[in-house]
Amino acid sequence: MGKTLVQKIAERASGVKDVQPGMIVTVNVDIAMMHDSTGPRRIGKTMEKLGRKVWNPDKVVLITDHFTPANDSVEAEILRITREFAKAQGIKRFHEAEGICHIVPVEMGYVRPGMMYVGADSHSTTAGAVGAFAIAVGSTDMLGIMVTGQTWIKVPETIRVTWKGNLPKGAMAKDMMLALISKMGGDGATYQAVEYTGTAVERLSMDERLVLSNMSIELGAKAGVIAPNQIVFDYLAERGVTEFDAVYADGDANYIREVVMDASALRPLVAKPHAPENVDTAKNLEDEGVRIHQAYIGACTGAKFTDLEAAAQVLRGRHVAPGVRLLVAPASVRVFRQAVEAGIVTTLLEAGAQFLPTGCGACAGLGHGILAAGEVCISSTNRNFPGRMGNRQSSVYLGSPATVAASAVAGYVADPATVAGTDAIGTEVAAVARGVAE
Ligand SMILES: CC(C)[C@H](C(=O)O)[C@@H](O)C(=O)O
Ligand code: SF4
Repeated sequence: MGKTLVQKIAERASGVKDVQPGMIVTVNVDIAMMHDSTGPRRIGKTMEKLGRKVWNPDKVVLITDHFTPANDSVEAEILRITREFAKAQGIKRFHEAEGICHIVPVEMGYVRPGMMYVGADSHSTTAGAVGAFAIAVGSTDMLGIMVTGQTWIKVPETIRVTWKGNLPKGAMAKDMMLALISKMGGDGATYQAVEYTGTAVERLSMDERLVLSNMSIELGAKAGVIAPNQIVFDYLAERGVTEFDAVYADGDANYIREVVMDASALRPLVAKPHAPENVDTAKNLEDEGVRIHQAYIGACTGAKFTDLEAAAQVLRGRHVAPGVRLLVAPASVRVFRQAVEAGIVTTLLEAGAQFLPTGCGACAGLGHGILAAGEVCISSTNRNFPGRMGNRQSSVYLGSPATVAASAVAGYVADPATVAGTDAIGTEVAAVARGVAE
């Protein structure tokens, strides 16, 4: 019987022959990522007590994103601890306020196909988009990894999700994931790996692939992987990365479940409060007239270059509705710079957007952009649990950046086609989303 992508990486990383789902193996970690919230402030003291150093500082990536820039003295202290840890441990891949922890390792070319990647953050599955076996661990496990360079995993079964057809105009990877989460449920892939395949996936840009892997955790998945193709290789080559060992599932690999989705039937979707699986079409909600106070374009899943570009397609020549705040927190400084160079920042500013510092921001109720009681926000982020954006009495709807932008203009949850016309946004957004020129 053939093997799945994650089975093969687990085999390589553990050195165990014939790794099967359900087996517990010890793997050597290729990259361990921590951030300001889960990293040094939680494990630094214990490492000091044990008198232990990081096993290999070159394999550690440390990011500040959750608490930067600091809002109060507690956060400032956490940032100081993080900075000092990086220095004391000789961690060169320390990125302070340069972007969100799931974006920076990809855009820096640290994470490569075939790698065993471990991150101390639930959305660490994001790195699966380059063909790595990327999993999330808690701080205690990360402490063990920091000291030994190893961790244990129970090798997951794999669900294959095939997206046939092509994304229609205006639909994005976020809509693909909302459709899938709605179909499978928030626990639909608990402790299983999801392998995404099919024509719609193969054509996705790197930015859009990241959304599939990122939001796999909203299915409860252990990992969300995509076999790397030329789009990924080109992305890596642009970063000078040409050496890696890409891994592919065998043709006769054993999948625990097959899910087939039709991309061409996809319409812009929105997750209603208070769960990503609570999905309806943007059009249905538009007909209901759900008024919004805030529109938020941010987070690891929804503020990459492609996301800002999609928002700009909708917002060009339009303005945010009176009484609505449109907040934009780019996913990284690099994204921000690219958006400046492409004129996207000007477009968004002219439409009435307010820019926030790069980082996690209001996504998890930490930075600027927290909601008041009774307020409604539509957001390009990945979670809308009660209180997620800082107030348990607020409501958060999730949509693609195109849907968020359209809603900001309308003043209520809206389908991008209604606001900008299918053709106006369609071709360009769809081409961007597909990652290839038409
Ligand atoms: C704060 C951090 C531990 C958390 C996570 O692990 O996911 C956050 O990034 C989130 O998105 O909820
Ligand atoms: S942007 Fe949001 S989802 Fe992503 S790592 Fe930060 S808090 Fe978590």
